[in-house]
Amino acid sequence: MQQAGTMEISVGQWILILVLILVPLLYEWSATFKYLCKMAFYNGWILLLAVLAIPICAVRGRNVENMRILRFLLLHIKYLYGIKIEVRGWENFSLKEPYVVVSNHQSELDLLGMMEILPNRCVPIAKRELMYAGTAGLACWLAGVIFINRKKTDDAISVMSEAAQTMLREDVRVWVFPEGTRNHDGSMLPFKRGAFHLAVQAQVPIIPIVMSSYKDFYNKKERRFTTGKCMVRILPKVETRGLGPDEVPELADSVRKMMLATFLELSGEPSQSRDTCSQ
Ligand SMILES: CCCCCCCCCCCCCCC(=O)SCCNC(=O)CCNC(=O)[C@H](O)C(C)(C)COP(=O)(O)OP(=O)(O)OC[C@H]1O[C@@H](n2cnc3c(N)ncnc32)[C@H](O)[C@@H]1OP(=O)(O)O
Ligand SMILES: CCCCCCCC/C=C\CCCCCCCC(=O)OC[C@@H](O)COP(=O)(O)O
Repeated sequence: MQQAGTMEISVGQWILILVLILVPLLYEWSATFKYLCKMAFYNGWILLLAVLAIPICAVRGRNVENMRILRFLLLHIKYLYGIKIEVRGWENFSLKEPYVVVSNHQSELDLLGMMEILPNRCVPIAKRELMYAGTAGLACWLAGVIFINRKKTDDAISVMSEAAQTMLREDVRVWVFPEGTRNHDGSMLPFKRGAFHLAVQAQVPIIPIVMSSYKDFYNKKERRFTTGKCMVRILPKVETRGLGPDEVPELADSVRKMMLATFLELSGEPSQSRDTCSQ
């Protein structure tokens, strides 16, 4: 029986106390644990923000204008992680017409740079799996994100051809990661050609975007994630008017060359090194 004036602590409470002591200690001592916590919070926070976004976006239904709401809700995340984003080349976004944005893809952190500069009425092309990422998937769907099935090339191509018509009909811009997957190795993968076919089919310009390497503050393999700075460059538009499907490979190669040179320059790498592409 509990005596007056004494207080018994249950097993559950002991566990809670231990967790409250151990977690901050581990967080300080182990870079890996810190990395895992930061990434878990990143995803969890986005899933939670999406809960907020869904009812607001649902008022309009599936609509590209909802992308502004997602952008607004996500813009503060860089402050939570102490990531400074420096953007140059805003003037290159001053086009009234639709265009295709192509950018390098290093990690899910690209979302921060993307939201920093996302133009109005601009939707990303995303892998279909993202649609099933719980609340984030639904928020993306409501914001008009274009989902493609990477396992079915024909399906992906027909979705992108449809996107070419939508861009012109509904004055929409499309953001594509032409590497087609995240690339953690501090370079740029060979480009897939979908984005360039899209621009040529719609006869709209391409605006290349380059985000500098995250190597100083983020490395997935080393499980390192600290504060840091990312530079984002919006490059001048590349015209596609008059080009046909036969010119797509050359177009893709020349845009990649330009982006890789900018990436290496921004990331402080020697310009002739680190091209993993054998084109
Ligand atoms: C609070 C809010 C919470 C929410 C927060 C979240 C919001 C933001 C979401 C951000 C999402 C970001 C997600 C990023 C991704 O998911 S990246 C992965 C998906 N994207 C891509 O894959 C795009 C790049 N891929 C391509 O362009 C590919 O070419 C693709 C069209 C997908 C086809 O790929 P694949 O099957 O691998 O085939 P190939 O690339 O080898 O192509 C085969 C041949 O077809 C030709 N081709 C390609 N596209 C077309 C086309 N549109 N028309 C005609 N022909 C086409 C291609 O050139 C190949 O032929 P050749 O070899 O050139 O002869
Ligand atoms: C109930 C289900 C809960 C599922 C939880 C899923 C957790 C997802 C949580 C939040 C989503 C965060 C959105 C981040 C957007 C960044 C998208 C991204 O970077 O996708 C990767 C894709 O470009 C390429 O994929 P791969 O590198 O080929 O792979």
